[in-house]
Amino acid sequence: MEKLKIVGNGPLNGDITVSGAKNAALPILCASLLTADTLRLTNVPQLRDVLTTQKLLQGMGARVMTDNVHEYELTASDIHTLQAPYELVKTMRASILVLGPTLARFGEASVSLPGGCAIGSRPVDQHIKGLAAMGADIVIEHGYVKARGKLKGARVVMDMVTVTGTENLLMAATLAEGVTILENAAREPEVTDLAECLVKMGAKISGIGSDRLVIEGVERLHGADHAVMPDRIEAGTFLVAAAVTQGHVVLRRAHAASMEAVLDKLVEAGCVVEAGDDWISLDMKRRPKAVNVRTLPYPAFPTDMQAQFMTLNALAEGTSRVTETIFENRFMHVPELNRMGANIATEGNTAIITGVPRLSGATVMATDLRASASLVIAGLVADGETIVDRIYHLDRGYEHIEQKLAGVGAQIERIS
Ligand SMILES: CC(=O)N[C@H]1[C@@H](OP(=O)(O)OP(=O)(O)OC[C@H]2O[C@@H](n3ccc(=O)[nH]c3=O)[C@H](O)[C@@H]2O)O[C@H](CO)[C@@H](O)[C@@H]1O
Ligand SMILES: C=C(OP(=O)(O)O)C(=O)O
Repeated sequence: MEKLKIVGNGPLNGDITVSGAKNAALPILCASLLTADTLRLTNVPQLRDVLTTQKLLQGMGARVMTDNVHEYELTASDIHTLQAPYELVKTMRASILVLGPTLARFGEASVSLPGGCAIGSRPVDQHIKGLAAMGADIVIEHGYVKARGKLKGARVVMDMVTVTGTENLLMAATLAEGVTILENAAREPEVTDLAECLVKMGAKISGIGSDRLVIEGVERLHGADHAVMPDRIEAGTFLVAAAVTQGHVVLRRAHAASMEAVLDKLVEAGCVVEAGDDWISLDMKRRPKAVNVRTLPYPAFPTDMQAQFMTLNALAEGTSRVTETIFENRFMHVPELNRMGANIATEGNTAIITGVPRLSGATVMATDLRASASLVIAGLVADGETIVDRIYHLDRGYEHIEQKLAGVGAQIERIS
């Protein structure tokens, strides 16, 4: 099983190019199911989850061409199966995103229930509630969500903000008969990126970027060309790495407007942050100041940056509180950071962090995608060598992370 070997090597300095956003690419790849025409995508990140989605779509009969690893052409003209199997779905929760488009276009869909994952149970009741409100007959049997019926527009009030729940219903509504209103919709930039791609495909959507999406169903959608937005979480991860190593990095193809809450927290920690239309620079010449963090839906601080800021606070001057309000089990990086000398205590969904001046390298285990990132960041500043095990978690959401970090001075390599 592959590991990362990291040796603390001082400040990061240089430019990093940010890849396309995993959480935009995945729903947009699934949107190809909504038409028999070709959807042409650029800036698709080279990730395990993208490969898994590609296999899922190909297993359904879609033709997927990727001459260049970042460019995809998807044509769902010969779909022969309306089922998403467990062996793929269990490795990637976003597989649930084939449910809405498949049901909307073909009147039938069967998707394995993803099951829980490291960070929580992650139910899909809101996806089901919304599709049922749109007229689908839905049964859950043998671990599958089986849906059938011609969808009709409906008003759906989501019980909580759900990103993929909003995306599933948004895609389904584009081909439903009549008007659908999604209240309490997720406002994450990745939802907006999906909506903008759907509009290019002929969908009629208003309220994009707000928590109230209004979709007027159309007969059919057509092909389009779309560039996936930059990954704000990958960008934030690299900025935290630069901050804790007291370095200076410039992120290229980064979109500051989609990550204001994160940038504000980095400034509060003592970083000098500047940004243009497609770049962000961070300069840090001191030990970070401790910052309190509370994860909430966009535009507030994103849960996908919580683990990375736990590492920043572990090394900061002062004591801080990190409260995780989105997922019930997203502190699995804490015991691993404490094994490296951090001083973090958890009480329910809140962690109390007392910053320490140094961490010591250790062999640590990745448990989920962003926990892995927090351990890599810790290894960049720890004394001695850190081995991060089970990095298949990391490869789900970071494209060539060791190459990008080595390119700005990190001593990091992939070993078996
Ligand atoms: C592929 C993708 O885009 N993944 C992101 C997406 O995950 P995902 O869409 O799975 O997360 P949700 O936004 O749906 O989850 C938010 C909260 O709502 C709960 N919930 C959700 C749906 C539902 O039907 N019932 C329910 O109770 C979840 O358990 C969780 O507590 O948003 C999360 C929150 O921003 C991010 O951390 C993930 O990176
Ligand atoms: C939780 C995440 O992704 P997923 O929903 O694909 O597990 C993430 O990107 O941090």
